[in-house]
Amino acid sequence: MSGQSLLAFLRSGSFTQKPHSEAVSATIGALAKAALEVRKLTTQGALNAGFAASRGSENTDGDIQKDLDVVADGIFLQAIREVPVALYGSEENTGAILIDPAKPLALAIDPLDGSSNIETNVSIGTIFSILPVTGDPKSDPERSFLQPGTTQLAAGFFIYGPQLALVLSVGTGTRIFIHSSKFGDFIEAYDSVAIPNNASEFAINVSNYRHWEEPIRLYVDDCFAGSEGPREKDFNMRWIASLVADCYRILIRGGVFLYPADKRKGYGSGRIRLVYEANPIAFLVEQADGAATDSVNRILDIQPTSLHQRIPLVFGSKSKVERIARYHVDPEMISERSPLFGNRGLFRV
Ligand SMILES: O=P(O)(O)OC[C@H]1O[C@](O)(COP(=O)(O)O)[C@@H](O)[C@@H]1O
Ligand SMILES: [Mg+2]
Ligand SMILES: [Mg+2]
Repeated sequence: MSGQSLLAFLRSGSFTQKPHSEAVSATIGALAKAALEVRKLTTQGALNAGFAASRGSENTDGDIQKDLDVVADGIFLQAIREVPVALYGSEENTGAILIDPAKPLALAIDPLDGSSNIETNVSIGTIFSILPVTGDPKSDPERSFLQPGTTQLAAGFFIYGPQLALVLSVGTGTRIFIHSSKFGDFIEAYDSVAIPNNASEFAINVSNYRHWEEPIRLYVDDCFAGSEGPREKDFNMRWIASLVADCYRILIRGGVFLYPADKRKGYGSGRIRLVYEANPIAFLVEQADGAATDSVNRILDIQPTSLHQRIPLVFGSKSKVERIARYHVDPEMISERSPLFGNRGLFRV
């Protein structure tokens, strides 16, 4: 822990040598100010009239919009009008919004992640990805968002939890800044997050079990079987249904998150959006020694085809993410869980 402020970090040598560093720095600063405003609204909870209410309207993905989804979107859009951002691509708007074609950056954002949890007082957040503008932002505003995640200049999320924290990477490790009311700023609490490899927690919405493909079922079956199965150890399960909260836990404690494709209508590519959810999370996780895939392929290498594209997402401790990929591609993984490994199997005696 270095204890430096966010501002000091954004001005430090490890950051200023990056491309567009001044513009990226100003953008992160503006997002941090806006997050403080959103934080104020989230702390009011049900005291905030209309706050948890559903608007009855749907966003681009068919999710019911909550009042706070839309209010948060407005706060972030307003905040970045003051900084060098040309394009704003948000979960809450159909297309990319052109702000100023002369500016160098494109901001992809999930203004409020986990919003189905608002009224239950569970941690929610804001996920963002900062990309360089490509092509002509006037004639093709979406193009800048259709770059693989490897091109991200910075990525992060704010989490409105017991602590207000910013998890941030500019490509030199993953850092966590916690907002200190004493100092009136975000202060670095972890300067180099490293996801532990030996955790025994997995996070998945098991209510979808019957809709999953075989490899995911087998992986979860093996976790359920615990010390009596091929893994020969017991596992613990967590599912917060708030990507930022599940990700924060994995960054600190290790484990794995899965939102796979499933057979429900509209879930053929899972639920998580590639451009403003999976890509920034994958960037943070890789920079913290973890891995992130679409079950098999590296998320950051995937070529997006649309702003709101969904993608299956698996991320966390590297060895676990690799293991899940093997359940998809390696027939030996299936034989490994044969009855030979069961209670009375050869390998248990
Ligand atoms: O309700 P489900 O299907 O378990 O999905 C939960 C997932 O959906 C999300 O809430 C999607 O994000 P939004 O709230 O921004 O739509 C993730 O945060 C979370 O991991
Ligand atoms: Mg989300
Ligand atoms: Mg959202």
